[in-house]
Formats: sequence, C-alpha cells, structure tokens
Amino acid sequence: MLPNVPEGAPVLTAAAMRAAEDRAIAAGSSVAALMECAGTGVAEWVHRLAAGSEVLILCGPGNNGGDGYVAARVLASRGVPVRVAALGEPKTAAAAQARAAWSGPVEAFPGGLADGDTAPILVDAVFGTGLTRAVDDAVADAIRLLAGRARLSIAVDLPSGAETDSGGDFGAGKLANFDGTLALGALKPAHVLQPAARHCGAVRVIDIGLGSLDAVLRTSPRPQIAAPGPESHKYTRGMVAVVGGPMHGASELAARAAYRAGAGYVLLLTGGLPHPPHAIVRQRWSPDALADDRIGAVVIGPGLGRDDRAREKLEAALASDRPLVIDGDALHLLDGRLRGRDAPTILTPHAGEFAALFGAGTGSKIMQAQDAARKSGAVVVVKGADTVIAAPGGRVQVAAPTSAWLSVAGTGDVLAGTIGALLAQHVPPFDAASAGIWLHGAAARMIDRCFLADELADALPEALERAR
Ligand SMILES: NC(=O)C1=CN([C@@H]2O[C@H](COP(=O)(O)OP(=O)(O)OC[C@H]3O[C@@H](n4cnc5c(N)ncnc54)[C@H](OP(=O)(O)O)[C@@H]3O)[C@@H](O)[C@H]2O)[C@H](O)CC1
Ligand SMILES: [K+]
Repeated sequence: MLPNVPEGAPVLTAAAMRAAEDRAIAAGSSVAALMECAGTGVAEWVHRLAAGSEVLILCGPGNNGGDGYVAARVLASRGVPVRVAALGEPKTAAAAQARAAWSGPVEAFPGGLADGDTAPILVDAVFGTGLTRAVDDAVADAIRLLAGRARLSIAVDLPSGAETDSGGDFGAGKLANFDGTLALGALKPAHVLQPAARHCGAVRVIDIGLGSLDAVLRTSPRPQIAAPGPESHKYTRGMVAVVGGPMHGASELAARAAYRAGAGYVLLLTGGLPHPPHAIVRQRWSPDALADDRIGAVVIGPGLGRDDRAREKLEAALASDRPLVIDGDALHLLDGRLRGRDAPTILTPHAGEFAALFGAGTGSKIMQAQDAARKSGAVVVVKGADTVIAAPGGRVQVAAPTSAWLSVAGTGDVLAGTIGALLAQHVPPFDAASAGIWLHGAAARMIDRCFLADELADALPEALERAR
C-alpha cells in the first residue's frame, strides 16, 4: 500500500511558493504560463480518472480559480463533458485571462448548486494558497455537499478552506473530504499536517515548471537499510539496552521491536523470570548497568514508571555517554535535564507530552518542533497522525500519514525500540528517527486493520525488506 503523499519530497510554505513563482517569472516564465501548466496538469489527471463522466469545476476568484478555468478548457477540448461554476468574477489578471479563454457557460456558485446539484466528478478550484481568512459558511457547506455527493472529488492544490502553512481549517470544521488532491509545483504543509491532511485523500504533485525546489522541510524519505553482511556479528548489528520499570509489557514491546528492526542483541534491564521471547536477555537494573561499552543505544521510558526509582534510572541514563531514546514516562521526569548532554539524544513525545515538556507553543507543529529541538539540543519527534521530526540545527521532516490503526496502546513503545535499533547501528540520530518512523508507518500500512502492538513489532521485518 502506497503512502498518501510522495516520500522525500520538498514541502513549501505559501511564501516559499510565491518566491519560487517569482524566480520562475524572473527566468522568463509568467503567471499565465505557470497557470497553463497547472491547469493542463489538473486536466490530464481528471481526464484519466473521469473516464468520460461529467466533470463539475468550482472556480474561486483568485489564481486557484484560474487553474480551474484552464483545466475546464483543456478537458472540453478533449471531449470531456464539463460544467463550470464560479464564486464571482476573477480578481487577478491571469485568472481573468483563463476565464476569458473558457467559452462555455459559467453557473453561479454556491447559487443553485447549494442544494447539491453535482456531477459524478467534482473539482474544487475555489481557494488555494491565497486563502487568508475563514470561508463563508454557505461556500464551505456547498463544497462539502457537492464533494460528498460526487463519485470522485479532487481538490486543486489544496482542499478549499485548508490553511496552507499550518494545516489548520479556515472552513470552521466544514472542510470537505477529497479522494485526491493535486498539489501544484510542490507539497505544502497542509498536505501533511492535521487536520487538513486527512481531507486531502491521495496527494500527487504536478510539475508546473518551477524548476528544482530547495526546501528546509521535506516528507520523510524511504530509508535504505543494509542487510547484515558476512562480517556482521551480534554486536556490529547493534546492542540495545531497554531500561524497564513496573509496567513490564511496555518495555517488552520496545525490546521485541528492537530485535524486529534489526538489532543484534537486546538487553532488557528489568529483572524477573525468563519468558518468551528468550532472545531478549533479561537482567536486573543496577546503577552500572549501562557501563558496557558494547551498548550502542539505550531506550528509556516505556513502562518506566514515575517514582524515585524511575528518576534514578533516568539520571544514570542521562549521565552515561550512550545514545538515548527517551520516551513515555521518562519524558515526564526530564524537567530540562538534557542540557550539557553530548551523546545523541532523541525525544519521542506525543502531543500531550510535548506540551508538558515545552509548554503550549505558537506557530505550526513544524515550527514548534524545530524550536523544541533547538532548545533541548535533542532530535525531537512529535508523534501523531502528522509526526514531525526536528533536529537542533533546523533540519525537519514530516512523516507521510499512515494507518489510523496505529492509534492503540503500545505502538509508541514499538517505535522507541525501532528507533533504538537504528541508533545502536550508529545511524545518525535524525536519520535513525526518520527511518524508525518510516519502518513503523510502513509496518502499520502493511497490516492496515485492527492489530495489537505485538503484531506491529512482528511486521517490522517485512517493512525492513522494503527499505533495502
Ligand atoms: N504559486 C505558484 O507558483 C502558482 C500558483 N497557482 C495557483 O494559485 C493559487 C494561489 O492563488 P492566489 O490568487 O494567491 O490565491 P487563491 O486563489 O487561493 O485565493 C485568493 C483569492 O480568494 C479571495 N479570498 C481569500 N480568502 C477568501 C475568503 N475567505 N472568502 C472569499 N474570498 C476569499 C482573495 O480575495 P481578497 O479579498 O483576499 O483579495 C483572492 O481573490 C495556488 O493555490 C495555485 O492554485 C497558479 O495558477 C500557478 C502558479
Ligand atoms: K482548491
């Protein structure tokens, strides 16, 4: 099953898109030429998907609407039955030119369409990156109704009402659900950040002739993880120590996931009687338990508890020079104690843990993650339906949305163990976090039905095979 957004792709804000557009224009292109490319690209996709059915294109007053008029003209020239409905007259020169080149009738929108008079294929070209304020209820309601009634609904650039840079909702909770979104020139944050991302459906990028785009933010790429070679032994494949606590299941899951993600040796520091899987080496915790030089990474937090003993274990882990994955309970005990730590450190908070650690921030999830990474000096993974990975130097990625079945107990423990396995193999911390999230997401997508976290861990080898 493919991810819903392209992997390793640049993600540009509205301002960065305008800058790219300006560069293209300075190099000899024009808004009209870019719009022609965009509208033709949209028409090509719609033509393929419509298979002869009637298409209704909703056009807004800006250049997003302009793309819609171009698409209508190109589709009609190819014999596709097209209707156009517009929210007022075009306000930009390029959109007006595209409107003038459309020779068919233009219906009023929402007008008579507000009662749901749609076509089998609905194309939303009402608003794109230029939306700066809330959409009128009547407009948002009509788009949602029409998209819901269509057999196939496609958004041009963005679902109208999506806030480009934050992934927020200018549609006041009325964003329509689309089967697909055709991102023009590049992905925008709203294609990967919630709540907007879940309304996009499958996102595909249309090349509109902006040339190569450099972006600080990218979607996570598919990692390349080498299989063990003839020289490999259990320690070169990475030794992971999982520091457990009173909730044994959580640390067991992290340990199991570390093996399933390729670690050569997993030590579980909890004590207790041996039980399956016997490959996990169980030892009682002692203050010098992390002194073994062969330990390549320590995972601490899953099932750790929050009592004095847990604090003591965390102190020892922080004081060690081992690369660390800090998750779950350990995040609650941190209170700014990371300062001065030189060894690689990865924090994996979900939204609640993130807010408790770094406070309620402002700006998009991406900006908040970058800020937290800078302040803590750690790689910060803000988990969720739109997991963001940020490094202290400013590097940042958003993981492709994956299966919603991940929203179940234990999957965070599996992620911590997975990242630990990669970190123990000396993968640099940002790349270890990125690859771990990719493997975790790919395993979930492969199962894509109700599962236990144990089964997710057991699907990791299959995901690993896809990352060769
Ligand atoms: N960037 C590129 O390289 C290219 C992008 N293309 C397409 O252009 C849009 C962005 O176009 P833009 O004209 O900047 O903006 P929009 O079409 O998204 O919308 C702006 C118009 O909508 C009005 N507006 C804004 N908010 C509302 C609202 N809540 N209700 C009603 N009307 C609203 C706004 O009017 P103002 O009153 O604010 O002036 C504008 O008229 C991008 O997404 C791509 O689809 C090009 O086609 C190719 C190059
Ligand atoms: K749109």
